[in-house]
Amino acid sequence: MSAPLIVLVGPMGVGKSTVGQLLSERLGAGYRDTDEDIVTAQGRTIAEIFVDEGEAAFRALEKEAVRSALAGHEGVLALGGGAVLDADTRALLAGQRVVYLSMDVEEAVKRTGLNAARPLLVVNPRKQWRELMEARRHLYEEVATVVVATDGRTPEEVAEAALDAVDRQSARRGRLTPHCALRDGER
Ligand SMILES: Nc1ncnc2c1ncn2[C@@H]1O[C@H](COP(=O)(O)OP(=O)(O)O)[C@@H](O)[C@H]1O
Ligand SMILES: O=C(O)C1=C[C@@H](OP(=O)(O)O)[C@@H](O)[C@H](O)C1
Ligand SMILES: [Mg+2]
Repeated sequence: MSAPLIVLVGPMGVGKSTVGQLLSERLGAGYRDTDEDIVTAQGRTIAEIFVDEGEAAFRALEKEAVRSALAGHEGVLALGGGAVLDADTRALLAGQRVVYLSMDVEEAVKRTGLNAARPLLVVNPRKQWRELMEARRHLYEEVATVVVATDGRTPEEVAEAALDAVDRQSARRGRLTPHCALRDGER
């Protein structure tokens, strides 16, 4: 069974989609984003799905989108920030190369702002983001094989740091991947 080269997890606005695309270019590999898969399949935006059917329905779609992408995608895979809430998804992530992109709350507010595309942050982004992180931080840490801090780093610098971290980890485990001569924060 195929598996992604790298799976990106972390909170909304940390840069999973941005950095994921950069990583795929750097690695010469494909890029996939489960939020995009859901929007394409549904023909609706994430915000519309939340409004039409509620968060639980979105989570069910997300769970299936992640399962399918983990089974069939060999490049870089960015997950939505809440994908790790699902225990089955976390179990599927075990054994994968999972990079947790982290940031502090002030950086999060700068990056996401009052952004209607992220329905979970529309009312009071700072407070909502803090609460989400309190509930989720341990889940990101649970599934991650490396953690890369993104504060004060450009997306290019984050991508470079992620490659360095994954590379070091792979070398330590004696299984370097060919064209990703994979080279902060491993666990
Ligand atoms: N390292 C970074 N520094 C500054 N802004 C960033 C960085 N990474 C991403 N961004 C910006 O933050 C916003 C959210 O990025 P995105 O990749 O959509 O995050 P996610 O997929 O994790 O929600 C975008 O406007 C993006 O351009
Ligand atoms: O953290 C979350 O619960 C969500 C994160 C979003 O993806 P990004 O993390 O890519 O913004 C998107 O899946 C949805 O708005 C819910
Ligand atoms: Mg995203």
